Amino acid sequence: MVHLGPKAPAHRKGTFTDVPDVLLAELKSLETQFTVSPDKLREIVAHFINELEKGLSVAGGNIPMIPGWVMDCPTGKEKGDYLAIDLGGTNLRVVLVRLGGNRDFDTTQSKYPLPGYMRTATSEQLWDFIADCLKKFVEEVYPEGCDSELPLGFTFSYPASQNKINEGVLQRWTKGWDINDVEGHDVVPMLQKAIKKVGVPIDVVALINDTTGTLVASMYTDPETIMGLIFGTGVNGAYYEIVKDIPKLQGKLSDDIAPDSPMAINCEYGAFDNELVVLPRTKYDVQIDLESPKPGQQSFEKMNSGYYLGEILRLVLLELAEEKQLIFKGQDLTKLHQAYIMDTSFPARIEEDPFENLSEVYDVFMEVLSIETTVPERKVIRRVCELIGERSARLSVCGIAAICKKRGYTKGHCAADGSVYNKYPDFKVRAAKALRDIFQWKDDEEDPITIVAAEDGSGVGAAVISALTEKRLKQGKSVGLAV
Ligand SMILES: Nc1ncnc2c1ncn2[C@@H]1O[C@H](COP(=O)(O)OP(=O)(O)O)[C@@H](O)[C@H]1O
Ligand SMILES: O=P(O)(O)OC[C@H]1O[C@@H](O)[C@H](O)[C@@H](O)[C@@H]1O
Repeated sequence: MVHLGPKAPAHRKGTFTDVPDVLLAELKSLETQFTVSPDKLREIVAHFINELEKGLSVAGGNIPMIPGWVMDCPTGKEKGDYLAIDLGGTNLRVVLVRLGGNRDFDTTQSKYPLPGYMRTATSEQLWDFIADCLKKFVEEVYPEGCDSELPLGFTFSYPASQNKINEGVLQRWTKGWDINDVEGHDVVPMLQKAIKKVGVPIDVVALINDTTGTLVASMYTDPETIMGLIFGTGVNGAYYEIVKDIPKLQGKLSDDIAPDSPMAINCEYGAFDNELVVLPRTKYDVQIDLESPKPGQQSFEKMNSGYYLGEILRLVLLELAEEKQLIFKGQDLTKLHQAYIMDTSFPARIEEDPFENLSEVYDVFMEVLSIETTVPERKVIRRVCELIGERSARLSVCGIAAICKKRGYTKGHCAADGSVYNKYPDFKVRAAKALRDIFQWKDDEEDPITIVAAEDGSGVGAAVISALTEKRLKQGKSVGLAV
């Protein structure tokens, strides 16, 4: 007798018969505000393509389109031990990567959650924190000490201009960060100085963006990779452009970089449409932007990345509860007033609740917000999460479609990483449907362009790029602008 165990609850019916009409009317309005039609997606993508081009032009545009000085595609034969650190929006990771040279690798890693104060700490606190984590990691992995200097790839997930591979001048903080004395400065010497202070033998050989790392790491194991994407605290993408199609680099390169060479581009497309030409912003998006440390920046990112989805939900619920007095009557809304009290795991947990009475949602609201919800309120909350989550997934793929159309890709794997891609319920299904809406593929046709799980871009990608850089340096090839 095979014991199948308890069956997983069937998908919810999700009826709204017990929801008051006045609340249903509010939901209807929210559906209109948050729904992005196929036509609207295609309009956004058309503008996105123009903006990608503008970012590569001498004049520039909203999207930075930063050349990443990775001018070779990985062969899969790269070998050796490399250290990598990944400074993301939520965590710092330290990784030791052993590249096997046959499209294979091993990693040893530790993850250090960034202290809450870090977003607005001093520059010295930031670099000392990273150096301390590196010291701890090296002592763990090399208990007898390491005699030779370790090459390190620094994955810095912020828009940093690079005139060479081991340089990164921070253009601006994103994702709510606001540390003084870093913007406009090269972060590599800052990190190197803090490392020297703690006395670990490490040489920062390359600074990369996590999307560039994702692109290269995924291509190391999967040659069908056409771009690297992050749907995490922030959103961004990287792809290989052809040098001759980058006007802003013309006349600035050494002869050893041929015009048909590939050049990895860190798009930084979270900044798409800061001029607000096509983005369907709601009043909640406007409020988040105005209350952020960098109003007017990262307009695209603020509508669909992990750092913001929970906050959008909070603003919608606060309006229904306070301004419209339609939910949470008689409840203490103190915690609901606290900005960013809900990270994106909050709507994710709500969308994952399989029960008709949404008992998990009841628990979440009691635990985090000390609000006791009714069943009808929970159904409304769930629907609002679906609207926000669906819009995020649909907007998120506009960058993918724009890069494909710009580069003429008709098929390939878009390698994606980040907690929103990996953990947000139905993100993958919703994103794939949005790509179908944009490209209008036939129903009986297999999706020619698919979003797949990436390799560890911030770890393995940094290692492969360090290996590619070391190889170029040994060949006497340039790894930056002509000096
Ligand atoms: N279950 C979840 N579903 C979707 N997003 C989540 C979930 N848990 C955490 N997040 C969001 O993911 C972001 C962290 O993304 P992640 O890729 O893990 O780190 P980083 O952005 O530092 O690389 C946070 O903004 C957080 O709100
Ligand atoms: O991995 P994270 O922290 O979600 O970062 C994703 C993107 O977030 C954006 O805000 C940064 O400007 C990008 O450089 C980064 O790639």
